[in-house]
Amino acid sequence: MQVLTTELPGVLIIEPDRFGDARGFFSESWNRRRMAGHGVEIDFVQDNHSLSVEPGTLRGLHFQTPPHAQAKLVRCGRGAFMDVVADIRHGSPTYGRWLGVDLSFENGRQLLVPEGFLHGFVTRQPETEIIYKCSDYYAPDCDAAVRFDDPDLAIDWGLDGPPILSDKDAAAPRLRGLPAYFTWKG
Ligand SMILES: Cc1cn([C@H]2C[C@H](O)[C@@H](COP(=O)(O)OP(=O)(O)O[C@H]3O[C@@H](C)C(=O)[C@@H](O)[C@H]3O)O2)c(=O)[nH]c1=O
Repeated sequence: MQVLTTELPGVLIIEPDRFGDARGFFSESWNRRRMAGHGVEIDFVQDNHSLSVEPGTLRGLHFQTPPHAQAKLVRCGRGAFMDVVADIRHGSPTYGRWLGVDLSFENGRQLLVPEGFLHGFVTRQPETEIIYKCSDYYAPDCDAAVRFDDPDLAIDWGLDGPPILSDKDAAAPRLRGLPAYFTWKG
């Protein structure tokens, strides 16, 4: 397993080993003890799985506010998508910066999204499945979003045309104007 740091402190790219044989492959998609050895000690409590039928489907940018903030460990079950995180930890040296990482069934990569980050993705292939672990339960009262095309974030989603969005995401507010839910702790 490879654990790669990124330019956003706390965001990690994880490349689990795949053991291939005549049947296909085997891979450990989460190993708490091994990740603790890389400084990641998270008690995940909920696993989510979603299917996006059309390429160009965009979900995000989402987060849950405290006291139900979530860290997430994201991977692709089928197809391919670009996973995006954006730092909204006030006082962070990388506040407002975003990162996009290609996750696919083929590359088997995972992205660790810490608390204090917006999260979203855009699918690149039809019938794309995303599977992710969450460190807190779904809390509808704490469910929050920022518009995917917020000019202050200026995320390059690599889209040719308008994405397919939920009504909720199409109406999401800009980052500026939101309370400072998260502060950088160094
Ligand atoms: C997120 C979530 C949704 N739901 C329900 C609420 C709603 O009826 C339906 C669809 O919800 P949404 O439209 O919010 O689903 P979706 O747009 O896929 O939301 C997800 O997007 C990605 C980017 C994330 O990071 C996730 O944390 C989550 O916010 O599922 C749950 O029951 N549990 C959950 O944990």
